[in-house]
Amino acid sequence: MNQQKDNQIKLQIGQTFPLTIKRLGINGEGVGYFKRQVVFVPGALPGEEVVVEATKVLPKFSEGKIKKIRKKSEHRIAPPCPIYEQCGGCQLQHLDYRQQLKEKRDIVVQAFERYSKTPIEKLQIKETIGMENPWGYRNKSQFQVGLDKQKVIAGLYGLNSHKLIDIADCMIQHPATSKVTQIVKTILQDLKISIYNERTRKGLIRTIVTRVGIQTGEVQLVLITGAREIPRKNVLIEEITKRLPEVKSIIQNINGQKTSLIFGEETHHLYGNEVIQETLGDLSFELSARAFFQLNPEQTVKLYDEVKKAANLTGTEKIVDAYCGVGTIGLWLAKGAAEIRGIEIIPDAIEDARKNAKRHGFKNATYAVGKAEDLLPKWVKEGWRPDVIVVDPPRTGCDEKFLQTVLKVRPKKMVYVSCNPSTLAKDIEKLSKLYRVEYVQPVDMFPHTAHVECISQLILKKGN
Ligand SMILES: C[S@@+](CC[C@H](N)C(=O)[O-])C[C@H]1O[C@@H](n2cnc3c(N)ncnc32)[C@H](O)[C@@H]1O
Repeated sequence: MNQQKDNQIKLQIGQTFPLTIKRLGINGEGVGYFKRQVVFVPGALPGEEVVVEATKVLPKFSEGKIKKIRKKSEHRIAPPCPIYEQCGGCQLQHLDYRQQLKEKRDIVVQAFERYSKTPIEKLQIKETIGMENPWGYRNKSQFQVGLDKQKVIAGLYGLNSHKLIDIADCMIQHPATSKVTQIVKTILQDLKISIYNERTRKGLIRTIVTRVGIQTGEVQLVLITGAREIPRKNVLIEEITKRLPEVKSIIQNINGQKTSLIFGEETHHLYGNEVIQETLGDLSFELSARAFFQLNPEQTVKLYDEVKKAANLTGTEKIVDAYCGVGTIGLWLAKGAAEIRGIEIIPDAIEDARKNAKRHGFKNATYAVGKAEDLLPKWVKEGWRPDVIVVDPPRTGCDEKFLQTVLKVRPKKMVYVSCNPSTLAKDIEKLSKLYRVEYVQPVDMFPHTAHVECISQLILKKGN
């Protein structure tokens, strides 16, 4: 009987129905409920009344596309980017920026409501820290290269499709990255250098990766190729450096695999320096091609200042900087701490971190290559105990073994930096038997996208 009732209310693909949008989902889509079934509608905004056509119907949720907006949100604006609708890069350009910041806070609130048993009013989720000018902020672009009627194009794959969209001037990219990509594209065309074809797995140039040190103006260009040999390599390098004097480093990375991963295992240095320089606040950093570095330097300074505030150091603390990348967070804290130990799985990043610490004369900062979940327990076993643990894990959050070690070691304080509110809320829930959440501070590292970064200060509960 119930089964029959369920079947009756089930949506059908192609069915149109009215929907009131209640909130934004984690991917920036509008979320509404049709007969108690959750429906995700890209492009719809909270408060809007829309007519939706069902495009996907699954047991736990459905997806739909907007057929008509019956009541528009007062925060809906015309997206400034001309290719916003085709390109999958941004999700929120149709929402005014002030409201984006409010909705991002709401995404964090929803994650904690879903995964944490602590009442939301006890968590103190602060207002999102935004940007004064939320455009041109990205210091790195990774554009796939393809051919469109014999013309070299470079950009991103379209929304829910495998059609490469040629992007001439991305509005969230720093102009230096766009300029380099455009000119490299022209040079590849002029020199008739072959372009990798995903289907046949033939051809050479696969991806153009460009990273700019926004403060220093130095650019690193990485050409991802499907094979090792670059015909007319010297002419190519000469053309690039003649037309783009800001390119201080050219690297080749080889990726001949059938994969969606951009980088392959083999990297060769082709021209100039192996690294570029960038500064954040009064610290300077050397960045190698494979090393993770935050993509929005202006907001990174605000993020790291918030980490410093949350760590609230006295100068005597031993600190773990887990998932440390090139060591930026630890170095931000090093002046005010007794000892910093960084952990990171990418060896090149650790090499950069060591050089960065040395250049700044921080003798109290050391770095180890390995998994945070292996090294922290090892150090604890050896008798070393941190006072503060800072974590900044990938989207998947911290490993269970790592969290269990934290609960065993019981540092007085933890600062959790997260790019995924869901895994942040889940991990904090696991830590909450010993830790109290003082506050959660969202920071907008990626305006116009659905991403939101958070810093959370966790304090060891009394009596533990
Ligand atoms: C979000 S980034 C943070 C980097 C750095 N804290 C920063 O602000 O630039 C996450 C880093 O964790 C590293 N990583 C991923 N899994 C890891 C693990 N199990 N143990 C240690 N590092 C890991 C990645 O290579 C990446 O550099």
